[in-house]
Amino acid sequence: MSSDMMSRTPTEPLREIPPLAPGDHGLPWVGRLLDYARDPVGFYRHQWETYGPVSPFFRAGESGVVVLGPDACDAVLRNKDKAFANGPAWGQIVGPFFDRGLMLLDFGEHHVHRRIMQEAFTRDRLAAYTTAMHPAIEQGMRAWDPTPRFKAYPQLKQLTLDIAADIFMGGATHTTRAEMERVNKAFIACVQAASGVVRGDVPLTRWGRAFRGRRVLEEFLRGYLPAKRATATDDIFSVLCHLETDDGERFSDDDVINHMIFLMMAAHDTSTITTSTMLQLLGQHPEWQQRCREESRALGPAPSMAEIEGLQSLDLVMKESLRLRAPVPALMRRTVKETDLLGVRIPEDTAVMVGVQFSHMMERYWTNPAVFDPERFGPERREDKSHRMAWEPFGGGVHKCIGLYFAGLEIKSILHRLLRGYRWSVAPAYRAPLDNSSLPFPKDGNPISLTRI
Ligand code: HEM
Repeated sequence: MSSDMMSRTPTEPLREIPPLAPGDHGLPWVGRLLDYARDPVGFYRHQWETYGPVSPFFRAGESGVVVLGPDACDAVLRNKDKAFANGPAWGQIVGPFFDRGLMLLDFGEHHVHRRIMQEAFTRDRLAAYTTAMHPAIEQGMRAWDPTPRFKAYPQLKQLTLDIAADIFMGGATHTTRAEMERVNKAFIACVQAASGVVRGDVPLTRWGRAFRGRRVLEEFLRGYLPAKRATATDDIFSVLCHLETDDGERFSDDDVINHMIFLMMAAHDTSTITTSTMLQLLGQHPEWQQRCREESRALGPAPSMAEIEGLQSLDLVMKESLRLRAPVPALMRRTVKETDLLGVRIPEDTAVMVGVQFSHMMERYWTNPAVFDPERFGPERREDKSHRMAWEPFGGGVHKCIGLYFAGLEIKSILHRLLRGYRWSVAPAYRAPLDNSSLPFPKDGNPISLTRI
C-alpha cells in the first residue's frame, strides 16, 4: 500500500504550517478563492507540489490550511483527538439556512442524532424508497422532450426535486402544484446562499432570499407535521417523526424540521450532479452506454433494490463519475483545539479545507487518472483499494454520507429508465464548463443529443 504520510518520530518537534510562498497571497480579502473556482484540481496540484499534504491557504479574509492526499484527509476525517469540528466550518459556507442539519452537528450531539437517523436508512426502508421512486421518475420523464441540444442538467434537477417531493414528503398530498413551486424556489434560494457575497438578511441579495426561503420551508413543513406524527407512512418525513432507538431516543418537532431541510439539500444537488456527469460520460462513450443498456434491458421498468444493485456496469460508471467529478470536492472543518496533523501543528480555530477531489486524481493511486475508465473499479483491478481513502466522494469517519446507498439507488433508477427509453450522445471533445463557486455544476446545462429509442 502506498502512502503520502510524512513520518515523524515521537520525540521530533511539530513542524509549523509552511508560510505562503510569494505569489500565493492572491487578491485582497478573497485570497485565492478565484484560482480555486477557476480550476480546483490545478489549484490543489499547485498546493501539493509547493507545500505537500498540509498547505497554507488565504481566503475570505483569513488564513487556513488545505489538506491533500488520502493520508492527511483520512487523519482529519477520522478525527482521533476530536479537534476538527463541522458546525463552525460548514455553517460559514451554507449559512444559517441549514442550521442543525446532521452534517453541522458535532461530537456527542452528532452521535445521538446520527444514531436515530440511521434508522431511516435500513435496508428495508431503502427497499421501500426504491419502490416509491419509480412512479415519480416515470412521471417526471414523461415531460422530457428529446432534442439535439437537450439541456440535461436543469431537467435532472427538476426530476430529483420531484422525486424528493414523493420520497421525502410522501407526495405532499394537500399541496397544489403552485405551492410546491414556491417551496422548490424557497429551497433553491437556501442552496444558492452558499455563494452569496453579502452575508446578512439584506433584501435582493442571495442571503436575503435564503432567509425568506428558510421561513417558507419551515412553515410548509410545520403545517404537515401533525399529520406526519399521527400516521406512519413510508416517506422520510414520516419516518423521521416516528423513529425511536432501542433506548427510546426520538427527534423533537424542531429536529424533524431541521433534518428534513438539510436532508433535502444534501440529497438534491449531489445526486443531480452525479447523474448529469454520468449522462455526459455515457454520451461520450457509446460502448459503455450500450453495455449498461443491455443490463437494464434484462430487467423490467421498475426493478427492485436487489435488481438495481445487480446493474454492474452502471455501478462501475457511477463510481468512475464520482471519482472524476466529486459532487462535494472539498469538506470543511475548523479546529476547536490545537492538534497534530501528520507532524504539523494546526492551531485552534484554523479553517481546514479537505480536498478529497485531489486524491481521486493522484497518479500514485490511479492509472491515467484523467481518463474515463470504469473498469478500474472492477474486481480485477480495484484501483480504489490502492489506499482506503483513495476514493472518498462520500467522505469518511463519523460524518460519512448517511445517504450513500439511497443516492446510488436513486441515481441508478433514473439512469436505468433513461437507458431503456432513450439514446444520447455528447461530442468526445466536450469539456463541461463548471461553476465551482459551491458544488460543481455545468454552467451550460450539460447539453446532450437525446433521441427516443
Ligand atoms: C451522489 C450523492 C451524494 C454525495 C456525493 C454525497 C456526499 C456527502 C459527503 C462528502 C458527506 C460528508 C460531509 C462531511 O464530512 O463534511 C455527506 C454527508 C451527508 N450526506 Fe451525502 N452525499 C450524497 C447524497 C446524499 C443523499 C441522497 C442523502 C440523503 C438521503 C445524503 C445525506 C447526507 C447527510 C445527512 C450527511 C451528513 C452526515 C453526518 O454528518 O453524519 N447525502 N454527503
